[in-house]
Amino acid sequence: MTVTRKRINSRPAAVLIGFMGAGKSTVGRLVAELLGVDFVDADEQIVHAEGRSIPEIFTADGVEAFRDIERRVVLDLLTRGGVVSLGGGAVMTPAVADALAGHRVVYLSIDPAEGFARAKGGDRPLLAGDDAETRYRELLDERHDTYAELATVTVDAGAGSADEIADLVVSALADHLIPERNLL
Ligand SMILES: Nc1ncnc2c1ncn2[C@@H]1O[C@H](COP(=O)(O)OP(=O)(O)O)[C@@H](O)[C@H]1O
Ligand SMILES: O=C(O)C1=C[C@@H](OP(=O)(O)O)[C@@H](O)[C@H](O)C1
Ligand SMILES: [Mg+2]
Repeated sequence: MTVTRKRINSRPAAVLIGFMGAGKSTVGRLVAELLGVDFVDADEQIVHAEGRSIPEIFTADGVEAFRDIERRVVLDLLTRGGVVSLGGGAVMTPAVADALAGHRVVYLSIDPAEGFARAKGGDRPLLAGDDAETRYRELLDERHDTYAELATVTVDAGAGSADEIADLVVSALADHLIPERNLL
């Protein structure tokens, strides 16, 4: 029994990826509640570990330093259980993308208009300043293929309320798990 428990706890039930505003942090928490497991948001872990906000880290140390911290935090979270939501740019770090192999990766996709409407006005340093919507669209274009390639399942995060998207995620994970179960 001990061996079984250790195996189950050695990776997350699901890892949520996708662009800013898709709802990873919000929906990830709801998915964890539905599954009855812990929830961890990578950005919250970074803030906790650093004792600084994300904008403070970007301003003081720059984006590369943020990515270094993020890589360390995410690689650690991938060795634990629960549902894990990543920040939108984490998968652009090659070591993070590589480490996602073999995990249940849920891509919350979002169209740019809806995603920007959700993300604007928050504390995301990459969307600070003028012309945030253009930057949002350009970055989403740059990243979309990476999200899609890494995904085990993709869920349209614009298709309903956060609770409805969480239900869709759990259904998509269940569909994905049925073939896994048949292999046992
Ligand atoms: N399905 C949804 N419908 C409407 N608003 C949503 C939905 N999912 C998330 N939101 C809202 O969008 C904003 C961004 O959500 P958040 O979870 O922070 O996204 P992410 O972590 O992907 O950047 C929040 O205000 C959140 O309440
Ligand atoms: O896309 C990005 O590069 C970022 C996304 C943010 O997280 P969310 O995707 O949860 O907004 C946060 O990690 C940081 O502002 C950088
Ligand atoms: Mg988030």
